[in-house]
Amino acid sequence: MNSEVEKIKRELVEIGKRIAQENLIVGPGGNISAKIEDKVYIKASGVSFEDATEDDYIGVDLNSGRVIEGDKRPSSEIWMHLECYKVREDVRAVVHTHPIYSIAYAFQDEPLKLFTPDMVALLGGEIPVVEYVVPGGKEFARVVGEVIKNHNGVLVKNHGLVTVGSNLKEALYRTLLIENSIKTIFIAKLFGNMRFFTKEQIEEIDNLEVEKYRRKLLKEKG
Ligand SMILES: O=C(O)[C@@H](O)C(=O)COP(=O)(O)O
Repeated sequence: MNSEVEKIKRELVEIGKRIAQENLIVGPGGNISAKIEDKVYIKASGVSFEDATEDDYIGVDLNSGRVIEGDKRPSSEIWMHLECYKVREDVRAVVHTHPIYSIAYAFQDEPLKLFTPDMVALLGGEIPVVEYVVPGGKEFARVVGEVIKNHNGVLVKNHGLVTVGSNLKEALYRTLLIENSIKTIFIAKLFGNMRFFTKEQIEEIDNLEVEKYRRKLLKEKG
C-alpha cells in the first residue's frame, strides 16, 4: 500500500470517529469516502464509524465501481459517492450522515439559507432540500449528483445530509456547520426573531480578503 493511501485511510478512520462522537449518525448509519486519482476509498457497508479500522475502508475504481482493494462489501451508497466525484472535478471527499436537526429541517421544504459569515465562507451558497429517494441505488445517486453539481451539500428528506469538499475535513466541517446552523434557526425561532443575509451582504463577505485566506487554508491543509 502506498503512503498516500495509508494516509487517507488513517484520515478516514479519524473523521469517522469524529462523526460518531458528534452524534451525526447512530450505529452503522452513514458513510464517507475520499478520492485519490481514479480510486475512491469508502467505508465498508454495515460497519459503524466508531468500530471502523483502516481495513474497513475499501478501495473502489472511480469509473466502474469495482472493488480493487479490501475484502468487504463497499457502502451501499457507493453509487452516490462516485456520482459526486463524477459531477465535480474539485470534489475529493464525500460525507453522508443522518443528523437529527438536518433531518427534521428537511421536512420544511425550504433550502437552508445563509445567515452567518462562516456559512458564506464555508458553504459557499444555500443548501437545497430534495425529496426522499430509496437509499442505496442509482436514482439516489442521480438526485444527489444533480444538486452537487452546483452546491456543496444537499438535505435529503426522510434520510439525511450529504456534503462534499476538497478534502475530508472540509466536507466534515460543512456537515457540522449545516447541522449547527439548523440548531441556531430552531433556537432563534423559539426566541422569536430570525434574519437571513441579503444577496448584498453575502457578496460583501464573499469578497473579503480575510475570508478568502481562511478558505484557501482549509483547502490546502485539510
Ligand atoms: O441510510 C442508509 O441505508 C445508508 O445511506 C447508510 O447510511 C448506511 O449504509 P452503509 O454505508 O451501507 O452501511
